[in-house]
Amino acid sequence: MVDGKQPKTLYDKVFDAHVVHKADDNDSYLIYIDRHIVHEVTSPQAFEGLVNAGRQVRRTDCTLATVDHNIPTESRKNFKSTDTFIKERDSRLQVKTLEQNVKIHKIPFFGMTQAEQGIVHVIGPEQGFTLPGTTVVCGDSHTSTHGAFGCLAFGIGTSEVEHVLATQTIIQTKSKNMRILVKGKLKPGVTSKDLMLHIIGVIGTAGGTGCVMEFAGEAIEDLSIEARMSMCNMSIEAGARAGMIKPDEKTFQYLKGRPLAPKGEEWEKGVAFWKTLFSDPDAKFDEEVIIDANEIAPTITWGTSPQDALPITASVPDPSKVDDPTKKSGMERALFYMGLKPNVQLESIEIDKVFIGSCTNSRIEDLRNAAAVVKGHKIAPNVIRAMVVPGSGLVKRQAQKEGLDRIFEEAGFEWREAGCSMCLGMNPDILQPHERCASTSNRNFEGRQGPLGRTHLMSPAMAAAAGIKGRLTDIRKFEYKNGDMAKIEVEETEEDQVLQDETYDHKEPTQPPEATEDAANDKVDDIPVSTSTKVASAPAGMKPFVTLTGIGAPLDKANVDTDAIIPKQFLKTIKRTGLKNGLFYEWRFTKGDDNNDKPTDFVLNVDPWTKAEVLVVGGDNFGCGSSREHAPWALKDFGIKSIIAPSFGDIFYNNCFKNGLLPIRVEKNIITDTLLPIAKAGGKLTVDLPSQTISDEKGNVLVDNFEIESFRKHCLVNGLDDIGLTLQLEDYITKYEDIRKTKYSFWEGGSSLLNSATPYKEQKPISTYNSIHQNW
Ligand SMILES: CC(C)[C@H](C(=O)O)[C@@H](O)C(=O)O
Ligand code: SF4
Repeated sequence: MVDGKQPKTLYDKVFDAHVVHKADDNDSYLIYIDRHIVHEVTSPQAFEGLVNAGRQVRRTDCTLATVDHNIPTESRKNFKSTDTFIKERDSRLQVKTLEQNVKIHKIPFFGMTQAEQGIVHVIGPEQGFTLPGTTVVCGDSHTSTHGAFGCLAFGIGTSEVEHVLATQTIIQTKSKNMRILVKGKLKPGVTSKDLMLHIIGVIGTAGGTGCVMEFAGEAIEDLSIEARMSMCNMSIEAGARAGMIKPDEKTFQYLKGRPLAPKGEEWEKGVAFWKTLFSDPDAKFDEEVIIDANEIAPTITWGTSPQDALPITASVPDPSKVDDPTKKSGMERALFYMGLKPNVQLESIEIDKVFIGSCTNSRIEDLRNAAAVVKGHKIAPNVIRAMVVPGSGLVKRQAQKEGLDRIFEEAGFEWREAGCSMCLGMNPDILQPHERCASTSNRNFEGRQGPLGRTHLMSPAMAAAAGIKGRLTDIRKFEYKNGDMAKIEVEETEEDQVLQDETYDHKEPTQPPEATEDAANDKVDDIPVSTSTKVASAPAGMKPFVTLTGIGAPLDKANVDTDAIIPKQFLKTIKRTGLKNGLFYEWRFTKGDDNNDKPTDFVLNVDPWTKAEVLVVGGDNFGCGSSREHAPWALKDFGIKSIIAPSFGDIFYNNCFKNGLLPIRVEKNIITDTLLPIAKAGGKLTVDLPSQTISDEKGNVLVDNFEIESFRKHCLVNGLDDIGLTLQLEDYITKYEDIRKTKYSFWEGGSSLLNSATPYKEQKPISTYNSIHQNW
């Protein structure tokens, strides 16, 4: 007990500070959202829903938008307009849709002509928009990154983006508390990326399911803020709802003076509150994992899941030594996909490409670490391409001031513009089939960096070393030239701070860009900007879910990620429908000799399962990874209405309910022994939501009283739009906002501090842009 109060974890404290309303009859809370970051991929349908329902963005000052996933990373020196710069039509349409939406809704926005543009999870902290103790959401799974500041930060689906835009709140149930205690110190050459890959290797990609994961211990306290961001970033890869690290002096130092951080008395008031944000000594954690930092070597992945992590000194694992048949076949498939033979030394594996970038590792420290390795060397002759992609224009500019761009270019690396780049290949940066990449990104799923591309995840220093040696390399054996490592460490100078502040000089409001011919070709009129005042807003026509009798399709696989459910090329739509063919695309189709799609024998291509309405999944963690709501949209388009699995990725699980799909958690042995055999025989299953049962065709109850939160059940059975329900709680939201204005006044202001007169910045040609952008 602390002062007579129940001890709380960091998560409990931040959660409790944001409760707007708690219904008496269920487990759901309405919590307030302080920071909402928006990008072009997951927002179009949300804005469309908002407009169609005649609703408005409640707090533009709590919202910040940028473009990152679709944009090419080639030089913007000759940037004239979005129309001419983005060649690929669907990417262009998504970017232009966001440009249009921020203009209509007056949302602060960093476009491609601004140095502040960058990956959502890089720019939030960089601007000081991310502040300790805040709730931060974004339609993106790696929103967990912001937890490094002691925020409760998590990814949401597009329906929830709409919910936040309309109400500035979100409906949540309480997650479990998990602590990852990292004792001791990391050894030289071992970074936070190695530590995180090691942790995921130990607990697995479903290890954190249902939990908010706090990282604590000496090794975590020793980490820089940027290194802490890399850890929290990948907590989603460990299945957690969010990752958190308590704020400390390093956190305050990092944030002080950033453009959107509070100033003067508000700063002091904020720091006083932020210092209370730690887990009380007696706080109870539902789960705890203890990691010994001393034991960790530089770590890389060998397979197609982030949990396939091993020390660089190890060899490729051997499936013949594995007894569990599901594990064994998963390993065989991963080795086949990765083109690897068992028992080969990891260090002997040659690579084709290097990618240094992504929201995990594209910040200034990452680039410094990689540059220290590269300096004075040249990339190996077998390396076809090596690229460095800074996380934001400001990171790029800082790196250029330090001369890192020249170090990379002299070594044969390409120096690019900010964006997601080859992390997921929604833009021109992709791997060719069978190319092997040393990558600092966070996901090594099949096809992630390009169809049939092979990804090995690692730290920036290790990726740089792989580029120089032409093969996976133990950084501890790498020869740095001229002892340059230490010199690379450059503190941010006063001058940098001035430059950042200058960026926020108040400017005259700009006019919206003129439509060009190219824009007309894109049918910009299709962009949903209707001013209709219809009130119903159930996403994509949500129907009540009561009982369902349908064919069950068997899918006996674990860790089916949302990249596999709907690959990246289908994310470029601005609609919620039309995704049927994209469902499990890489598994359902192969290219025929004529280069047309040829159906494979994947279960959903074979009768009777072409008509399946229930998906019966044998393995854990279905729908892990990305927050793309396109996954339930595609399943729904195919005709699937309910998914049964032992466990689900958290965001996917949530997204299903928003679209009238019912995900049901059932014990693995019941699925394996009872449900999968029925599905394999082409039998039907009856899912009865009111009685929470699953039965066979004869009416035998196979699963009794499956678990479902009462609020979710209520909404599904009645086909209710939860935005409408939340808006009925308007009085509570207003009351919370009144309290927030005084109690948490240091969180007020938000993105409106950027430039209150200029919510939308025109995409001017670079050549005419003002002087502070001359470094492009
Ligand atoms: C596009 C977005 C939905 C997705 C995510 O949620 O993670 C992307 O950022 C990714 O990394 O796959
Ligand atoms: S994981 Fe990759 S694609 Fe997703 S936000 Fe980060 S950089 Fe962008």
